[in-house]
Amino acid sequence: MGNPTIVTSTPEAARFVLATQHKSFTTFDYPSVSRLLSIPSAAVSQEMPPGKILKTIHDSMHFELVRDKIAKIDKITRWVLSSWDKQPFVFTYQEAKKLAFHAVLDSIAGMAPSPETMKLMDDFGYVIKGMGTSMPFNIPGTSYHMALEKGQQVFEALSPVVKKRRLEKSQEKCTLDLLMEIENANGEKISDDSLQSHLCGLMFAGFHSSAVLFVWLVKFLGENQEILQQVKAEQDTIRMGKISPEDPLSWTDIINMPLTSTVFQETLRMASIVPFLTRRAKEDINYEGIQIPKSWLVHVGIQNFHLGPEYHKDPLKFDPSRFQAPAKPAAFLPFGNGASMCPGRELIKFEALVFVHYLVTTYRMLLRVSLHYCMTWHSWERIGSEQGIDHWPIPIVKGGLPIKVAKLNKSVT
Ligand code: HEM
Repeated sequence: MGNPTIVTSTPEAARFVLATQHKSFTTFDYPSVSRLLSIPSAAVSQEMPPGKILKTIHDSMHFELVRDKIAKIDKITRWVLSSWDKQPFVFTYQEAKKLAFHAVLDSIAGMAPSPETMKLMDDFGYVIKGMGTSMPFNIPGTSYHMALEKGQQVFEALSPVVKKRRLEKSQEKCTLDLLMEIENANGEKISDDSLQSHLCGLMFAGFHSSAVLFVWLVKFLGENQEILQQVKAEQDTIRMGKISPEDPLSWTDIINMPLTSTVFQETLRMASIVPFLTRRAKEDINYEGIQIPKSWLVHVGIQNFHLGPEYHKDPLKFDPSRFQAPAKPAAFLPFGNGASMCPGRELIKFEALVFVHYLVTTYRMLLRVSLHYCMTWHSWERIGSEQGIDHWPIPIVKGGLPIKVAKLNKSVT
């Protein structure tokens, strides 16, 4: 990291560092990443207190506001899944990106899928790719250079979006609407440039991590047939309770998915999508006899305790039932802890549950057993020989998990 760093790997230390953040630690942003996201320069960011902006972002994703977005999430999920059976192979990661990007775009900017949003997604994909480079040098021909160019294009493409939204008076408030309303001590509103860069930051926060989660969900369900069948039974019951196949999922349906919710949690634990967080010490700190000098970094290893046998029995086994009883305190922190805890956690939970619902109620898939193929109701065929995990910027199944699916007779998408 180019800085003296202390590495922690226990939930207790993670809680200490993350929860006492504002007193003793600050968040640490990688300058190469901030540059890609057009994070405001000091001059721009001083126009509005950062605390006010963050509070507004957290408020905009409050549980009750997000709950009202279930119908929209439902519509986007059906749109994405509806084309799967027309594809010879479904590249799960590509499809997951489509779903994640449009769900977050709707939530933060009220934008519905269109050719413009697809272009935005493709361009933003280069930005994410540029973050994965170990050599962030702006040299033509490198992925970092391409990412900087694409990041700038995304930033500019958001300009008409912001201007249009300022003129519209939408009933359904998105994050952008709420950010537009805030004022600084002089009664001034936030500038367009600043709004555009906050949208870039939010896209980064909500897009890639969610897409990766969907891929892991498909993988873990596909590899655990018994659990998949139980999940399908839970989701079939909900679908059968609908009067028309076109009826979207509702809040009541979401709370009737206890098993699928544990699958969501177990996937977050096993995949540890944000494997570590980094903080900088604001002062000299003593933690249980360990001296952390001022300005040193602290690397909070979340994956270490998510997969630690002292915290989770048989940690490499995909076992959603472990979440039927509360996990050990602080041994499960997929969304961080303290003031910077992920405000998108409810949104992504709803997205994941809706996704699993349509996945298992729409598609019959093929399971590969050794060298033979056999048809089952609930499984899908994994194709391609790539195995393993790519680890940067966050852990993702190598090869993007190509699969093959077939539509169920009574499917709804
Ligand atoms: C699987 C999906 C996701 C995971 C694992 C995840 C995880 C996290 C974690 C660990 C943090 C804390 C970072 C820190 O303490 O430094 C965080 C922050 C954040 N997340 Fe998420 N997140 C996910 C999805 C989302 C979504 C869908 C959104 C919606 C836009 C979102 C928005 C944010 C924002 C704005 C922050 C910064 C909060 C702050 O600094 O106060 N996240 N996320």
